[in-house]
Amino acid sequence: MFRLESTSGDEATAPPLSMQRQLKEFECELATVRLIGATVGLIGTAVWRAREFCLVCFLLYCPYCIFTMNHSGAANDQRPAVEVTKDRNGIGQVVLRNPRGASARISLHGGQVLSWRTDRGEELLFTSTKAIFKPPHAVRGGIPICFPQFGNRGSLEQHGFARNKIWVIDDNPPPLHPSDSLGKTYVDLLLKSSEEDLKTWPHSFEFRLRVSLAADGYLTMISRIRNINCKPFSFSIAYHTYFSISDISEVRIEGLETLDYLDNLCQKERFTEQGDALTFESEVDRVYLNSKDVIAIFDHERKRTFTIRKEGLPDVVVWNPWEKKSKSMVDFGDEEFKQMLCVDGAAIEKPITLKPGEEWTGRLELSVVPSS
Ligand SMILES: O=P(O)(O)OC[C@H]1O[C@@H](O)[C@H](O)[C@@H](O)[C@@H]1O
Repeated sequence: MFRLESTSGDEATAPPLSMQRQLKEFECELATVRLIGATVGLIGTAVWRAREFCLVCFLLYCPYCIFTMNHSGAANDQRPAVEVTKDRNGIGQVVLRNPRGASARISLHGGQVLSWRTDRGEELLFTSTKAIFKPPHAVRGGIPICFPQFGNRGSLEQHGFARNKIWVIDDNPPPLHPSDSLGKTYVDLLLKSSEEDLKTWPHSFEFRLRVSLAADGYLTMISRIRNINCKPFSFSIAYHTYFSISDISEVRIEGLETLDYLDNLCQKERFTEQGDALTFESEVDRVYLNSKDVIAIFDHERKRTFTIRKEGLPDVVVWNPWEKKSKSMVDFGDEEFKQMLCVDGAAIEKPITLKPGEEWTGRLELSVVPSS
């Protein structure tokens, strides 16, 4: 404590100089102490507030994390929506992820979709455990693209060459309708005829493929094929989709009733489908003609239904190799015919003809819903 001491009555009203100095020094010290006190106080308050803020954030964020972890495999998933990687053979792959955690993986080999998963991580496409991942073999599974020929209906290799070629990512494709991009994760691929292709199929083309994954997990494939030559050409196309199913004896297809089909097991003879829905008890290899644009595959055991919506693709291929043929395929397990069913949106019976400069567009949309 500072005490004011006086030596005389006069001096009491006018403090001596030394005292005035002391007073000034005291005031200075007091100001410094106040300043330090205020600074410490401010820092303390800031730290306290920050602690409170962190606590509030933590309390709000925790339930959010738990909620999103339960409803989406993508919680805290910082991976990009479109990721370009390489497979073990050095071939480019594109992984698409939607915000809820559904995904699709597309190989540049064949422009082939190899995987399509729900937001719960369930794989919806079949791939054989014996699949060969080395080009030029197309992988046994996923969605190989048959182009420009389907099967052996022409002079080219089985199902055409597109599934065996290395496609490129098309960074600057001609625009599609905005609804094909909005809210979707997608990649554009391109295949052009090579010198080698021109020897067997002398037609210059550009095949643009967009594969997209919507917010609801729908997988869409849009093909645009353009004739960039000076003479017309014709082609066939099929999205050879290997659906993953619980058991072939537990599934049925609806939407093909009463349609005519060409039976590949009877020299492509034409028959008419009689049953209400298509079920399976032996090998099936058919091309259904002029089908509706929506067909469904019901999987009773797995309690889910695939829906196939298509545009520009009048035909539907249905294929299951069953027991005997399975054993003859090197890249397919003997019993795997039970877990797969190929149902392809296709244009086969009437090949598509493009004049010079013309472009054809075909679209396939796949979705899956739980069913009873
Ligand atoms: O063994 P690949 O060439 O992939 O073809 C598989 C099957 O594909 C189907 O679409 C054909 O109709 C079948 O005849 C063929 O066996």
